[in-house]
Amino acid sequence: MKNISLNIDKALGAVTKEQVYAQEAKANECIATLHNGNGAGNDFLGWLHLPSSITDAELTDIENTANVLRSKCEVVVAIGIGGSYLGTKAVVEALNNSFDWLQSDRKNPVVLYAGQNIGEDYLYELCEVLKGKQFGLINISKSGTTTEPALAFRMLKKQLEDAVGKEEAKHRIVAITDAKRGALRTLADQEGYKTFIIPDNVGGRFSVLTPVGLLPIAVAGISIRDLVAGAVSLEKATGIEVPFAENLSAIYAATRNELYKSGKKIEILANFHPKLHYIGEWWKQLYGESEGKDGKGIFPASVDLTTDLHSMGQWIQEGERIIFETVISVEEPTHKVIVPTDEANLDGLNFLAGKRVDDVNKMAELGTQLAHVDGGVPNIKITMPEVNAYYIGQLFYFFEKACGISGYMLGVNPFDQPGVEAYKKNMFALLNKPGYEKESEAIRKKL
Ligand SMILES: O=P(O)(O)OC[C@H]1O[C@H](O)[C@H](O)[C@@H](O)[C@@H]1O
Repeated sequence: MKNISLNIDKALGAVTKEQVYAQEAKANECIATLHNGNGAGNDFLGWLHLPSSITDAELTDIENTANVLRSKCEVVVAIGIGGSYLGTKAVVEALNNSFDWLQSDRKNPVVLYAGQNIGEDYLYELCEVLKGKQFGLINISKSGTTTEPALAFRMLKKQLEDAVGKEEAKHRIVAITDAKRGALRTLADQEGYKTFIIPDNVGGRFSVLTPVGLLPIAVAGISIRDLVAGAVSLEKATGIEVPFAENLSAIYAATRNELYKSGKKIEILANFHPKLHYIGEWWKQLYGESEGKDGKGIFPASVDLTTDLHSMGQWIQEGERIIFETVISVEEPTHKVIVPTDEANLDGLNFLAGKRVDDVNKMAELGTQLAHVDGGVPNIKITMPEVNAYYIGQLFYFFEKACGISGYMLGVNPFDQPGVEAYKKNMFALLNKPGYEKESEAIRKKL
């Protein structure tokens, strides 16, 4: 098996290699703080050795539960938001057929999502589409109290019970939540659902390799063993004993922090492989919630290329020079498509005939990198040999480890997210939630 790799050569210019490598001692200190568990947020370090500590029995339990849902359901709705949703969606979108819902000879249930928004039309249309279908629910919430998924579950649970009866519904609902706390724990225990636990010391955005991600990913028919194996290999490759120069996560963390200090306030994660769109969404939560605090932090953005070169390309090339780009480059696509010859050649594309579509894409990628670097956008490149579960597992752990190191280098607690509560407090006050009387009164004065 190959490994994902990192190349910072084209990021050098705004910062020098010496500047990045001068961060070696600091990075090593941050790695030691993570491994010794003596830094800020040290009660949320469960992700650090998570891949290597997942047991065969745990994977089998998840696979068996997935198989029950797979045998009973055409559609499984994964209910969750943030870290309880993005990792699953990233893997399923990357590995499923791009036109999955149109495939007639299906081997796997369709995985749909709910509770990741409060869109009334979204919920209406979801409930409509589920009518007459055999469906199941995986309700995922670390805290067990998040409004969006709770609201969606309330509706979908009722619909499922009305369709198949309360008893059968119990066999089609799985809850993934805290071991003891939260409304979802109480509900699951009372109803007698099969449950999986999200460890206390694993925060939502680091939870993709717990049952939070593993169960719905297994339901989609994707090998969770390969995903975990990939993560295990990167856990080893970024371990405390690995020298700085060989530790991808440390180099990435040091480079992005040096770029930040040089005035590059926005990092754009780019892909040239449309199926990686949600890897970008997952990454944005990981870095946004981990670093955006205390008035600091790189703003994580993402683009799909070449698609967005026709919309955001102008800004990236010539807008304010406060950005750098991190490109996820896929070495080898899964399929081969050759550009055909056309006798009339009215589109003038015969010069491409006989080439693979990926040859064109790769030259677009290289041309973009050179243009952006020329335009003052430093470029970090992460290469994935191919898009499969193993390399996605590597990518997840690579980014998680780098995020922990990077947050400590920045001087923040990378494992909390106090700012997320502000909107919730206002929303509850505006909705007159019991217990929010004072806040309701105060907020009305601002309207
Ligand atoms: O899994 P839950 O507890 O429902 O949380 C879901 C998400 O929402 C919260 O507000 C946090 O900001 C996220 O870090 C979390 O992933």
